[in-house]
Amino acid sequence: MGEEALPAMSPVRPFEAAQKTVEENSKPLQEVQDQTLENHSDSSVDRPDQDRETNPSTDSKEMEQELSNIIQTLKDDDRLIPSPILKGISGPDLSSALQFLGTKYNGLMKKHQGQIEELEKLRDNCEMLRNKCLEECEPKYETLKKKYTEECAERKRLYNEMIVLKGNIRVFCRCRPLSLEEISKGYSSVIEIDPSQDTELQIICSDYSKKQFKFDHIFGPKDDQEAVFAETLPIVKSVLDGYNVCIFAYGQTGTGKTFTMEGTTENRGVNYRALEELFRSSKERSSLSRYQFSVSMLEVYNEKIRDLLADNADQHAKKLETKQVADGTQDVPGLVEAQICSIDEVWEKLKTGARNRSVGSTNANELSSRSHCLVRVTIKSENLVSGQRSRSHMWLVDLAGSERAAKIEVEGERLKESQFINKSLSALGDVISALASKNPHIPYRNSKLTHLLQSSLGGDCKTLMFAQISPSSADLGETLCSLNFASRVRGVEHGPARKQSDPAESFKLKQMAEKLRQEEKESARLKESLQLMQLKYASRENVFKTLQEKIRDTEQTCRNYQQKVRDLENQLADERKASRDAAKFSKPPLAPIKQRPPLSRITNRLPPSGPRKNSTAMTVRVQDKENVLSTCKASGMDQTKPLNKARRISLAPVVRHIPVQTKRRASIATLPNEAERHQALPEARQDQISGTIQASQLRLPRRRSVAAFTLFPGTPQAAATPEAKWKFGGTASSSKYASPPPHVQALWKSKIPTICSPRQRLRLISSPANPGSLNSAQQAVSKLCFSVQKRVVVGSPAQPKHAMLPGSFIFHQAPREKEIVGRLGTAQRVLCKNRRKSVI
Ligand SMILES: Nc1ncnc2c1ncn2[C@@H]1O[C@H](COP(=O)(O)OP(=O)(O)OP(=O)(O)O)[C@@H](O)[C@H]1O
Repeated sequence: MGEEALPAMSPVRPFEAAQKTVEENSKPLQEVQDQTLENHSDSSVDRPDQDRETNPSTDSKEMEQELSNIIQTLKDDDRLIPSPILKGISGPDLSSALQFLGTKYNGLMKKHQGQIEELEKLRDNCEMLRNKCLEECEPKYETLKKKYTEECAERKRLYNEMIVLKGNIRVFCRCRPLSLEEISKGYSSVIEIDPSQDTELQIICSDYSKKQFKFDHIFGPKDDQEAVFAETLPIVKSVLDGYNVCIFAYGQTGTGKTFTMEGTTENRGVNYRALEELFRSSKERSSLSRYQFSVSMLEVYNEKIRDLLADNADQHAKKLETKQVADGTQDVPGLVEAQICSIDEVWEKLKTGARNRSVGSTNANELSSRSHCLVRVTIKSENLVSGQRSRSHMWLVDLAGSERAAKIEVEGERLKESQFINKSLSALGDVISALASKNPHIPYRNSKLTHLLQSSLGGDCKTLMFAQISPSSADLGETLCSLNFASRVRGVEHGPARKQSDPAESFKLKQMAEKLRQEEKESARLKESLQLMQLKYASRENVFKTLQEKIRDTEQTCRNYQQKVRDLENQLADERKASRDAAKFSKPPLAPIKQRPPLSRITNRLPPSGPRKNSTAMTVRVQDKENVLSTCKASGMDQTKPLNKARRISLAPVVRHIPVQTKRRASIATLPNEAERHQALPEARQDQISGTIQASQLRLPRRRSVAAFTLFPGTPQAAATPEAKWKFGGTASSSKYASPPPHVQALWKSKIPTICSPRQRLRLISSPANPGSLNSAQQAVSKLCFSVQKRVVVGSPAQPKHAMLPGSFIFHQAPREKEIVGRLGTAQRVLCKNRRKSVI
């Protein structure tokens, strides 16, 4: 602002508060201004008037002084008056100017604040709109992105299909122009190319005949590098899709192999253009995929691999070999792999490698390539959408010249080089021939070159060959050789190309597959053992079922026996009752036996039906038996012999006889008392019985008398059980009272543990066929005794539970024997008592 622009200055009171403002730097200018104006109105306007009235001259001076001080302070402080023009204003003009500026500043500030507010509003609106757009467009964007991804995949697929249809191995033929030297020498062109037919080529042979060759594309002398690369591009792009690619130039020396592959600075070759295209395409696809490029450069010279990117110092120390790595592909461990991020870096690397390459002068080419030069570009890609990773190689090969050694007239080192070159080219031809004839063995290892290119010459890669030819008539022979070779290569039918995966990924997948295989094995093993266990379980289940059935059968059998025992017990209880009744109404002894009439005559009451009838019959028989015994005794017969007689006396009649005693006093009275019975028995037997009784009486508690007959000799149980043997001593078996006949005993013994039907046993005993069979009375006695024995042995419902083994239904032997002995004693006592009574 200029000094002249300032408005007319009016005398104002000094800014007393300005000094304070200087101190309070943090206060805004507006506040300072307001404060200044306030002070001006309060003190500088009112008070001075009053002061002026009182002492005008003194006040004026003081005020001037004060004003000058303030102005000086303001001038000194650059923050308050930054403008040098304002600083130049002196006196009251300065304060007016400041006031004017302050007002203007405030206006501007207000305006500025308004603008800021408007901008804020606009910004909010923008934000709102943006959010709205995002909300609306986000799904659309996602859909479009998805569609784009799908379209890309489809493009890749179609693109690949197109390449496959064109052929995974493609052969282009390129003919260079005649060089000036050749023209000067008068050589003519032997190549005829029809511009309308870019796949056919005719060679004019020396006899003026024409030979036709067909290739995927023919480039004439006029076709430039760009045209060549335009046809190469589709195969180059396949690398980005994850396919292995090999591009090589084949031909005799000086036909333009290096020119096609490397080119010159003005005419870049396939190598440069291919890498340029890779970088360009990777940038295009950067939203979908991320790529990483690295480049290696090597040469095969005299069947040795040389790293062209390594330092010269390292060259000799290194011995590079082709080796198969984990993923099954070929690699050269120790080969320099330079990461590249731009085409400039690539060009630098290519130049470095080219400088290190082995060249030599031949008469065919001044700087002839004496080795195969290979550039390997490794592309690692990661699909950002699907996360899929892949690694692929692109080989760019400039082969050494294929001319015959004789033609170029070399010798010494050059000759050796040529031999190695031809050998490796021959190996390349063999590999291609083997591929063409679908030979199962492909001789990749016959040369370093084919071994290196193994992964890129098989059926799962895309190969492009440039067959470089010279148009000169001087090179006709070599040209025909090259064209024949190229035709052979073109005949190779490859299978569909396969996408190359990242080795790390492949390794991971292999590991997973291996793990899966192991788990499957483990699962199969477990399944087998499970089946085995199931079989075992099934067989055990069968065994268990069989056992359960057996247990059920056994239980049923047991229940049957128990029922029978209960029946017998009831029967016995009836008999006991009858016995007691008989004992109650016992009569005095009858007359002597000789004076007694037959029992049937004196009986005034018929026995009850069933058992009673038997009892009666039995009584008679017993009488007979007693008589027989007496008769035997009287006649002095050996009483130890007849076993049946002893039984008749000692056992059966007692119980069965008692119920009818009341009706047949005479016959009952003839029963021998204890002493008589003892007399009737052999002494040894008497001792045994009395001893047994005494022992049982002494040792065992009183029991029911029902079982007292169990151990009487002659009964099956008594003879067979160990109890009997114990009671009757070791001679029991030989005693006439001790045991039944041996055959019966054997039969009992075999049946004792599982007592079969009592009827059967009885039938056995009383069988007529049995020489020792009993008479009817004996049978009745035996039946009764055996019933009782069986009840005792088998058990009855009244048996204590502890007498049985739990769950097995097998009786415990010891309590059973004790009970038997106890019952024996009791029975004997009852017998004796009843007999005494009856005698009395
Ligand atoms: N298509 C072309 N257009 C123009 N000049 C070419 C063409 N092809 C080759 N030449 C020239 O021919 C000469 C020999 O080419 P180049 O060195 O590439 O042959 P080469 O096959 O690589 O030989 P060598 O096998 O001995 O290395 C070079 O000077 C090159 O510029």
